[in-house]
Amino acid sequence: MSAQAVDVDNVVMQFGGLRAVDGVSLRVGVGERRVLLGPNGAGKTTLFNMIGGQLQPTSGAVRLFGQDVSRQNPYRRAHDGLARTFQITSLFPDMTVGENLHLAVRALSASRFGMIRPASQYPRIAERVADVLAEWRFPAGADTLVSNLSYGDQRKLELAMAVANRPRILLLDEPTSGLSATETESVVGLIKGLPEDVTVIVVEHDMDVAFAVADLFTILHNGRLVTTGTAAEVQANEDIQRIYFGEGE
Ligand SMILES: Nc1ncnc2c1ncn2[C@@H]1O[C@H](COP(=O)(O)OP(=O)(O)OP(=O)(O)O)[C@@H](O)[C@H]1O
Repeated sequence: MSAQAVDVDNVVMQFGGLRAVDGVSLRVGVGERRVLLGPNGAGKTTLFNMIGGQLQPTSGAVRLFGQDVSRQNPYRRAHDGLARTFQITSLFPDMTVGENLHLAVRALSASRFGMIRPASQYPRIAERVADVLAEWRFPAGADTLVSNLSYGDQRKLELAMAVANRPRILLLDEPTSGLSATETESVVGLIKGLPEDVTVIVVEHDMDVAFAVADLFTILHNGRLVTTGTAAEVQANEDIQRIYFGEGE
């Protein structure tokens, strides 16, 4: 009974004439922390979208805890314990911190219990929201409008919303992009503080962040998986240095 948390089996994503992901296989064990690395356009977000259900692979399969979910929609996968954050902020700016959290918790509760729910079930949602607020501490307070939060606190709120339903698998797409050094440090601390049994896959460009949050690194390039290795292996591999570190900066 050693099903992987995430088992991506030879997936292909074809966009017209472009093969954005080209036969990638990836296995991530329960409780593992994995970072996906690769230059812009490597296919990292497309791969995330196939794991999360925003895209269905052209071919190949995605299994979560041994179950083939390739044709399941994102809501079904969320219900089964998968949560994710996006590169671009996905909060409701005109609502408060507490209201955003409430919606995140309620969305999944609704799919669990049906859309029409007796009012008596709402206190359970409110309790969970209160717990998350206490745990994650938003100094500006639960009643602050999201549009008045710093960018760093907005990213933190997204993370809190993703974690609020106690996911078993968490996909984080560039969680520190656009953050200051202090904010980045804080998000790294939050990721490292997640419960040990939560499987976390992170797309990250910042190598310091990558090395801080994971033990294993998978490198993608031109839609293909180049290799998976430890920090030392990644740093010592000349192909990876050329592909990844040779670009940008
Ligand atoms: N919906 C789409 N339709 C057509 N092409 C797409 C679509 N989504 C992504 N692509 C293309 O697929 C390729 C891989 O994109 P993807 O966003 O997965 O890369 P990435 O590694 O996440 O890059 P970045 O680090 O810039 O976010 C790119 O060439 C991109 O332009």
